[in-house]
Amino acid sequence: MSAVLEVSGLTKAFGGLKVTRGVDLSVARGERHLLIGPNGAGKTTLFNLIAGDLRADAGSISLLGQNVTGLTTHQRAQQGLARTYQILTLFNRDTLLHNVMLALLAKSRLRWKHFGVFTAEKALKRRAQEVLASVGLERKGELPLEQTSYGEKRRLEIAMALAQAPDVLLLDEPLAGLSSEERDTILGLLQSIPRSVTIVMIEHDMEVALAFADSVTLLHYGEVITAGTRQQVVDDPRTKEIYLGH
Ligand SMILES: Nc1ncnc2c1ncn2[C@@H]1O[C@H](COP(=O)(O)OP(=O)(O)OP(=O)(O)O)[C@@H](O)[C@H]1O
Repeated sequence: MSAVLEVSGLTKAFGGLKVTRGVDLSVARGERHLLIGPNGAGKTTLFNLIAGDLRADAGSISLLGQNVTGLTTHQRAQQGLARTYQILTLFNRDTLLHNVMLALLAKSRLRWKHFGVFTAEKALKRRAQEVLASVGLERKGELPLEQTSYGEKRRLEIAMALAQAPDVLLLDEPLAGLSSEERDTILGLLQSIPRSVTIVMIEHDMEVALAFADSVTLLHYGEVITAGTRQQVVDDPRTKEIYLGH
């Protein structure tokens, strides 16, 4: 399998604090790759570097064989990278449907430019309804976002990322703060994502995360301590020492 995401020698410091130290990461097409590490290990920073929200001090990132290190977040998204952002950035009093329409519009304004205003709105609405239906929220489209549960918002975040038809999807703790029932729903949703989408996930719930992952990278103080198949990393004594049992 060829790597769809390749990170090489990535380095980042905030002032004197080195939070990413020569990180290498290679993720093959269709793989479910889990990123673990204690609090402050640099997992979210690594996501920010990969997505383009932060600039690396050194190293490179390639996506589908293209070097994207110098590209903006938006350009990387157009090259096939998606990540979930906190839904809080959306409009809380507005309906779910309208929020999804706005997000679709923001992501691909050009695509809708060819349509007349009326046709564009109809097409956008149809696409937004499909997005909602893909996560079982089709009946909630007319509800204001503020009246939906936390679990429903998380589902919506994932659906909106998937609506961009990404090649690589970055998920930052998709199960955090959910009830066990909501966890099952999200996990079912994640498991239903086709293998044409490669997933890199940060998750602290090891039981669930390990059931989902094919391969794992363990970070500690910004450095890769061990990486490999799920079994290799779980069996590595450094994983127990640094992470498991914490
Ligand atoms: N913008 C910033 N400016 C300064 N320091 C930062 C910044 N962002 C992160 N850090 C620091 O970088 C280190 C790594 O943080 P990061 O959030 O990437 O870790 P993490 O592994 O995602 O942690 P957690 O599991 O707690 O989310 C921490 O020490 C954090 O305080």
